Amino acid sequence: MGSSSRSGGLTIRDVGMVYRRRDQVTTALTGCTLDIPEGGWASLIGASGCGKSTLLRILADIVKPTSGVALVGGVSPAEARSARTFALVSQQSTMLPWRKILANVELGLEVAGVDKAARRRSAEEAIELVGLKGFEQAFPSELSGGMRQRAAIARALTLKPRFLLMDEPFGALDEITREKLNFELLRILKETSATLLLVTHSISEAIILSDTVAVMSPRPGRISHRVEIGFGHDRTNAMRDDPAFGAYEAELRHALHGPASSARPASHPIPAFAIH
Ligand SMILES: Nc1ncnc2c1ncn2[C@@H]1O[C@H](COP(=O)(O)OP(=O)(O)OP(=O)(O)O)[C@@H](O)[C@H]1O
Repeated sequence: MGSSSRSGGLTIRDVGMVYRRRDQVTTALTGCTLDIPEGGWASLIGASGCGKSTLLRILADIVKPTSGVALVGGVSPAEARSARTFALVSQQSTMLPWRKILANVELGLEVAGVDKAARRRSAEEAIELVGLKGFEQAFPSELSGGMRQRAAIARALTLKPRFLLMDEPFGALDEITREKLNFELLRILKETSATLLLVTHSISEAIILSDTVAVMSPRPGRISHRVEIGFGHDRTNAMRDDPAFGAYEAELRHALHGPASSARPASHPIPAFAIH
């Protein structure tokens, strides 16, 4: 894990966000504070609509917070965006259907104006890193959903980002593919030393991929709990069998749903986390 936030990790300090659309005002976030040291891995989990994507979009310079400070590597999201220090991968990361995988992976560098030979080299490297070697000349429609997500991750990696901001990147995938990609992502994080901030609805995915899981409470969203995952960075599938894994799961369930969650009778109301 990286050193302190002095070295320029992700900083979210007292961030608030109010969306105004015509006569509708939505307070999406209030007083959110979170520090992720450089090289650290963190996840945001919480009920649907609690503001997880908003927080990520603030860091990715897609929206500006209405109060507070967000820093990426010690600078504002806008400066980080110009310096290309972060990459964003979402559930619907789009692949242009008429371009082959190699050309899709090159896209980020093409937009950034990098010359053809250099972007080809970076794209080939990234494709190898995500395990898609041999599929460079395939069209997106010829790949599985999991392979397309790997291609989206490869495209993000060509930018050699210090920060990977991921919004439900594996949300549309089946459990087996998802778990496989979780461990591939861990390998990539170790190889690239990138800092991760992941939005996920899966408690187990959050534990597998994080040093810190931040739990958000809804309306307006704020960070209500922080659970440190003490597995270090050498992780294998065996971590799931570690009794500590089950203890983290219980702690996070408790933080999300309250004390009665693990033994809730069927007649009890559905917890807010499950309401869409
Ligand atoms: N562009 C927008 N304009 C107005 N309101 C918005 C906008 N984006 C999000 N919101 C509102 O802000 C709140 C937080 O939304 P956000 O997408 O950040 O939540 P989330 O936790 O990521 O949800 P989910 O888990 O369902 O993806 C919601 O009430 C949502 O309706």
